Parts: sequence; structure tokens; C-alpha cells
Amino acid sequence: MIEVTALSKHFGTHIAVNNLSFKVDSGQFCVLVGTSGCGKSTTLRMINRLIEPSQGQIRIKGQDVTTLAPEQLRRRIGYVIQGVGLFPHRTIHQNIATVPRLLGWKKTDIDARVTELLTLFKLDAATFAGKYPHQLSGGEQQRVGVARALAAKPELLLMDEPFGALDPLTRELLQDELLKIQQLLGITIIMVTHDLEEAIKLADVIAVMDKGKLLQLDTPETLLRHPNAGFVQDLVGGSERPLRLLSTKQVGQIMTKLATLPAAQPVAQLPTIAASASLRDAMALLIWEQAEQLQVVDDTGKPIGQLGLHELLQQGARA
Ligand SMILES: Nc1ncnc2c1ncn2[C@@H]1O[C@H](COP(=O)(O)OP(=O)(O)OP(=O)(O)O)[C@@H](O)[C@H]1O
Repeated sequence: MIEVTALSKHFGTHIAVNNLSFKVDSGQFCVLVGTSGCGKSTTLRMINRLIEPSQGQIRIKGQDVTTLAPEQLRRRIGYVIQGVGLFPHRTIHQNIATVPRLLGWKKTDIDARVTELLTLFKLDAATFAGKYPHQLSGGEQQRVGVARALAAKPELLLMDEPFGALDPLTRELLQDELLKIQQLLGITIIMVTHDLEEAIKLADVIAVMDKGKLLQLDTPETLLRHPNAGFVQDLVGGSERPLRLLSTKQVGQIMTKLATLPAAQPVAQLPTIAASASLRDAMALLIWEQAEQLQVVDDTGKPIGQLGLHELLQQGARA
């Protein structure tokens, strides 16, 4: 879907991005992590041509981005930044409608799309469409920012620290919503974050950068189990590694299905956990409840399986 080849950016004598090459497949969620100033934002901004590369190439679906007019390109790529950047004197409806209007969509199609997106982001259209950004909380504004970026059905969504300014609870809520929406829409996302936990939770692949260079690009699990020596190894942590590994999987992926359990197994007394929860949450619940077995339930609360301490220990252990 997107292919970056030997990409560099020099600001005077300073090399912000140094000979970067990577590919992101269609529908993948790629997260760029690394220390402050390592070139993450510059990379993102070269993809939508807010910054012109010094060297190298960026292709989206095989097409070199420099062959497209920047405005035309940006209408195909959603862009979300920290602090949102909503237009303060436009209503929420007008904000979300910005790119569809520029593209000449019919009014009825625009109205339908705005309502659809507000609903998707759990914002009641009747309440929110006519409001102005300052009348919304930070979390609500951030949702509108993402909705606006998705309005014209872009093939690629670039997100630069989108949840950086939010409190931890709102941040987690929006991460969950973003994951669901990404799975629903099948959109390709490249996100920048400082937060490794956020990267592990959201990413199909994590790209670790340092001093303008790409050090490793791998799935969260591979990165945690087999980090390259040096910076990546320091980044993924020592004592935190097992718990981070548990964050990469959901309960539903490793539970024993109810149908395969012995019939006599008592299930009613066990603490319950949702199949969509992470293994890390499952481990926390076991410790909290001093239990060794959990009952797994689906979205409706129906028991569908069990998960034991032994399986969790295996999943968090070195391979
Ligand atoms: N317009 C510019 N002119 C000169 N130097 C710049 C410019 N933009 C970025 N830089 C420098 O390039 C380097 C990379 O910046 P960039 O914003 O890409 O880093 P980052 O990894 O996104 O950092 P952060 O996580 O702090 O946002 C930094 O040293 C920065 O000071």
C-alpha cells in the first residue's frame, strides 16, 4: 500500500531522517516509536507532502507522491495531530464536512456521512453537529478530529500523537474505539506515539526509530521477544517485558472453548473476563481475585470459555 524507499530529510546540516525504507500493507496499523526528535513527525509529514524529502521516494499504491499535487494528495490522506486543530468558528458538522465539500460531494451525501461518523464515534448527531469546538471536551474534540480525517474515506490515515494530550482513561477509551473503527473500515494507519504501551496495543507492526534511522520494524510480539541489540532492547524493557507480551494478545485468542472443556467443570464461581480483554488484564484479575482460573464471556455476557494461570504464564514467558 505504502512504500518508503531511502527517504532522507536534511534541515541545513542536521539530518532529521536518514535513509529510511519500509513498507506498510493495505489495512495494516503501523506505529512509529522512538525518542523525541528522532524524526517520526518529519517522516509522517513527508508522506502527505507537508514537508518535501531531500532524497528518496514515497509510493502509495505504486504511485510516487511527488507526481500528485499536494492538495490532491492530502484529500486522499487523513491527517490527525495532537490538539486536533479543528476550525474554531465552524460547527462540528462543518468541520467534518470540510474535505467532502472541497471534493464537491452532494449535500445529502455530506449530511449522511457526518451523521454516520458522529454515530461511529459515539457522539449524538442531534446534540453535537451544531456545536462549536470550544463547547466540546478534549476527548470529544479528538473524536471529531479523527472523524474529520476519515470524512472523505481516505485510503490512508496519518496520526501524530493523536491522544497525547488526553487523560489516561479517555486515552484508553479512544484507543479502543480507534481499533474497532480500523477493523470495521479496514483502513491503513500510520501513527506516531511516544508511548510504547499504546504502540503495543494498537499496532500490527511497530517501527522503532532513533536519530533519524529505522532500527527495527516488526510485530509487537517479535519486537518484544527478539529486540535488536542496543536501543530497541532498552526500549522494550527488562522487567516489564512479560506483561507487555501479555498485552499483545486477547483472552479470546488463547482461552479453552467451553465446548472442549470436560462437562463436570464448575464455571459459575469463577471471576469473569471479556473475550476482548487483553491477557494482561486477565493476569491482573487473577492476582486481584487470588484465582487460578477465569470464566470468559462474550459481548452479551454469555460464558464461552475458560482461561487459566498456567496458559498466561506460558504466553508471557520467553519463547
Ligand atoms: N522545520 C524544521 N527546521 C529545522 N529542524 C527541524 C524542523 N522540523 C524538525 N526539525 C528537527 O528534525 C528533528 C526531527 O524532528 P521530528 O519533529 O520529526 O521529531 P519527532 O521524532 O517527531 O519528535 P517528537 O517526538 O518530539 O515530536 C529534530 O531534531 C527537529 O529539531
